[in-house]
Amino acid sequence: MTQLSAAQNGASGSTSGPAGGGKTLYGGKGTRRITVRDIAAAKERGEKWPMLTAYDATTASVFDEAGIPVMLVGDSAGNCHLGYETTVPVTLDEMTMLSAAVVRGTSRALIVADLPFGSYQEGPVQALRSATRLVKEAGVGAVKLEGGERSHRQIELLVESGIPVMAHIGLTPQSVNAMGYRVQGRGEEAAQQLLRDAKAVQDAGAFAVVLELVPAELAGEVTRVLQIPTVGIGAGAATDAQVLVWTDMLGLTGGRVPKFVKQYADLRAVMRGAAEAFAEDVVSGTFPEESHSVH
Ligand SMILES: Nc1nc(=O)c2c([nH]1)NC[C@@H]1CN(c3ccc(C(=O)N[C@@H](CCC(=O)O)C(=O)O)cc3)CN21
Ligand SMILES: CC(C)C(=O)C(=O)O
Ligand SMILES: [Mg+2]
Repeated sequence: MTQLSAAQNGASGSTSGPAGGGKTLYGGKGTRRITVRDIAAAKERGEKWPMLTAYDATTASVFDEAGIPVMLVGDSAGNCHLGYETTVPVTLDEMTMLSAAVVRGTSRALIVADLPFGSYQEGPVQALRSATRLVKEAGVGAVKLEGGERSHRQIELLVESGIPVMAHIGLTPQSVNAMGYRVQGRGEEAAQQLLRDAKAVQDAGAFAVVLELVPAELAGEVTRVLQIPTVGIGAGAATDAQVLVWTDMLGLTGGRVPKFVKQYADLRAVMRGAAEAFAEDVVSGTFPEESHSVH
């Protein structure tokens, strides 16, 4: 096992004490790998925390330097990194390769990898086989899977087997062909179902749960009722944590982005401008200069 994956599994270094050796998940100065126990402690302190997706080592290393405590190797890599239309075609081989790169690029963040569509729906044994690959081959510290009550047996077996699980309820994009991309939990019946899903994943042993595209008031109610942290995306301000897809947040995603996205930079314009400047320099003979040449 590499040093990195050993640390990711909590097999080396101290696993007690404050998060990453610091006092808080974000802004803590420590360098050891954050664990799911640090995440639980943050909820007890009432501390909010950020999560970003990452799909490659270079980007992940930037977010690690920024102090982002949890990174998700999301199957949004399908549409944000690999050029598919949706997350549905993403394979476990692809997730394993991308997750290994993100683990190699980081030293402090807890790395969570999405189990892709088709890698856990057959049942708990398939889920365990798939999650084991992400833990052993990529070195991630936790996995995420979609579904509430419908996935509780998978969550139970993974947790029993020593693999921390982040659940994901509300809008579950792997089911786009059945449910579309619509707000979930609107109306009394749907709200009760979301609450049942939230309790089911907590009872099954999940260490946190993503709430995607659910009304802010309902996300607040789930957050108050649960002992485990909620991670919101399009779920209002009351959740314990917030997650965004990194290419959306930095203005790199081509085409439409969901309305819950806040854009913190326009990397697409920066990269396009730089590529055009390079091209013009080459065409005009301005690059390379003497200083870029060897003799
Ligand atoms: N680039 C990107 N960002 C994401 O946040 C994201 C992905 N891809 N891929 C995986 C899932 C899919 N997600 C999605 C996809 C579409 C909508 C969407 O169309 N939302 C509508 C609102 C729909 C409604 O009001 O019912 C929107 O306009 O935001 C939302 C989340 C979130 N995830
Ligand atoms: C949107 C987040 C929660 C996700 O599942 C992904 O990026 O794949
Ligand atoms: Mg996902």
